[in-house]
Amino acid sequence: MSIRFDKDARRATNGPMIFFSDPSAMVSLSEEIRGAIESQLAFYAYRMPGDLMISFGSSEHVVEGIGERGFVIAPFLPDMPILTIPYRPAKRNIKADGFQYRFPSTSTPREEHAAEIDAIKSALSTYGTGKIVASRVIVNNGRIDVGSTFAELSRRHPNAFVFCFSTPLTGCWIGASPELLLEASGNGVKTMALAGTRAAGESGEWDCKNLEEQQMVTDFISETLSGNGLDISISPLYTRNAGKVEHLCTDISASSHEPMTTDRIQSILHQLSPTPALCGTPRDVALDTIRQTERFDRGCYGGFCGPFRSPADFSLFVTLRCCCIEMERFCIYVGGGITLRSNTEAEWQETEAKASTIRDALIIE
Ligand SMILES: C=C(O[C@@H]1C=C(C(=O)O)C=C[C@H]1O)C(=O)O
Repeated sequence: MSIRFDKDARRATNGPMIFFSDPSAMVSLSEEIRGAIESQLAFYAYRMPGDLMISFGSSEHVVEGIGERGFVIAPFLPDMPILTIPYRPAKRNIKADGFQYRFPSTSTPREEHAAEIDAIKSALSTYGTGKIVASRVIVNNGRIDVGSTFAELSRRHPNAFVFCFSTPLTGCWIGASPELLLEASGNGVKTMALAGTRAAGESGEWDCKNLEEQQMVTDFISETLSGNGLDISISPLYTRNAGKVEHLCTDISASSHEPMTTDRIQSILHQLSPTPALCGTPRDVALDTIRQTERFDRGCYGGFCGPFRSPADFSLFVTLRCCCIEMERFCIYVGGGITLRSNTEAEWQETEAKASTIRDALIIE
């Protein structure tokens, strides 16, 4: 499959190259991505939910932290550095210290996933409540056509944040995220508590397990934002489609009397990510359990990524429904919230359905 973009594709002087999905277009995103891979440049491409425009940029440099205009990438673990692929040529380059992402060697066996669920339940039984996200990896051989896969994800998931990024530190990731982590415009921010999963279009009420699980995410996000002096407002609970599955969701908006500074945003993000939608609550118990039971590195899965222009203008999404790509193989990451009410077989099926978001869109060369 080839993608054609607007012949007026342009590189802004201090921003990404923009492609429009116009059939008369002449420039191929695939070629840009291939060029960046061949030249060993860091690069990103993203398409905002509901949009037709694709932003692409590449850079020789990757800088540490949030603040500079660019594409932000944060790994799952909150103690790992956040990176930015800057829009403008950077003067410095981050050192590889602190990054040891290792591509998983094999898929998680089913018994290992079941054993993680048991370990989580026993960790949670001490509290009588809480949730922890068990994830697994699906490793496959094959050379992915990154540009065509990006176009296919965009076509299949018009309301998702479609992303692809690559740096020497993180490797190359691609996916279609249904989950906003934090978006700012002016002194206001928006986020969502997205959790609880069932097959898309299922009729009837949501069950107790899913409702409780989603409520834990809403509570955590609301408390985190309120604790940072923001006035929050929470939408009614609704069902949100994400391909073959649907989730429970509440939209949360928050405003601040004080201006949003980079330091303040950095601190909020550090407290927010990973939320219980990807990690769990209590968060320290969840992180410990995940570290002890998962025998692979989550890398960027469960972290966040997206464009950052200023502390009052950015859109960051949870990095999920994604895979990490190497030259001849790829690894899909997928997970689900485990509570004391979880059923092991149902949790496996849920991860299979979530994996289809990315699996069905992959175009192998
Ligand atoms: C963990 C994933 O998804 C998250 C977990 C969900 C759940 O447990 O029901 C639902 C949406 C996401 O917040 C994933 O897709 O890998």
